[in-house]
Amino acid sequence: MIEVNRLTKIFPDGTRALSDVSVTIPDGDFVAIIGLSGAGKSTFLRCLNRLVDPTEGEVWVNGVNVAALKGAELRAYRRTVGFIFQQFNLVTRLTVLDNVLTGRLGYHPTWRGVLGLYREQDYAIARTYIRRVGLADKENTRVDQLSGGQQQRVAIARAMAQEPQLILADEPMASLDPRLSDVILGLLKEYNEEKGVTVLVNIHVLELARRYARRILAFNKGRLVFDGSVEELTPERAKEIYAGSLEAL
Ligand SMILES: Nc1ncnc2c1ncn2[C@@H]1O[C@H](COP(=O)(O)OP(=O)(O)OP(=O)(O)O)[C@@H](O)[C@H]1O
Repeated sequence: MIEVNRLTKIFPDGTRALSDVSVTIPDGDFVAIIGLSGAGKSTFLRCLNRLVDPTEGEVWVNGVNVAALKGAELRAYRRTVGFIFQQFNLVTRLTVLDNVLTGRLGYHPTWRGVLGLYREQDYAIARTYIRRVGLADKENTRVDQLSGGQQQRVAIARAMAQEPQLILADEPMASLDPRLSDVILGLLKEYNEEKGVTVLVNIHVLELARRYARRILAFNKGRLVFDGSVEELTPERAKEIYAGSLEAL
């Protein structure tokens, strides 16, 4: 379970990205986070795995006080959270298999990872997820030879190979052809349903959020302005969330 209590983030330049956000997310949920550009969606996700340090408030994930973690404990926690970035964040000169294997690093002492000494079991797990995202024939291809959509699928396989307790995806379709959105969200949804792993995904296209999520959180100027089921997000509520921008609707 994720419990966020009165989370506030003020960046050093004074920008208030999150204001007093409190929310509880039960295990196994598939949550879409929506809102205009600059609303705080990315900052919220990043506070959950401490890519951003909260200014105030608490973030609890399965009983761990994430905001208080330091050093080795923080690194250990991060390994249990799969994070999927808009820009993939892969090592592009390495192969698909090598990238997905890095998802297994958290299960070994650092020296084994540095030397690339993975176990048979790691290879089996990595290959399972490479197959799952439909890239079995590209296993030994360097990532820089792949299309954007394929690269994002590698990033998803890497996150799954972590066998995480939580997957956070920050606009994973934003730099891809819109037609690929269904592929990316479909993979995350399928994984969520099969493994029961909680998935939080930032989606700026409302229609996609409605189609895939069970629950929707909406941010506006750093505040959580909606928290409810897809059915509860009526057109009137959506208009309030996107006030001033019809483009998103
Ligand atoms: N490192 C930073 N330093 C200062 N301000 C920041 C930093 N990162 C984000 N911000 C600001 O915090 C606010 C929230 O940004 P955030 O990226 O969380 O929004 P978002 O809803 O994810 O928007 P987008 O979809 O455009 O990424 C914005 O005003 C943004 O400019």
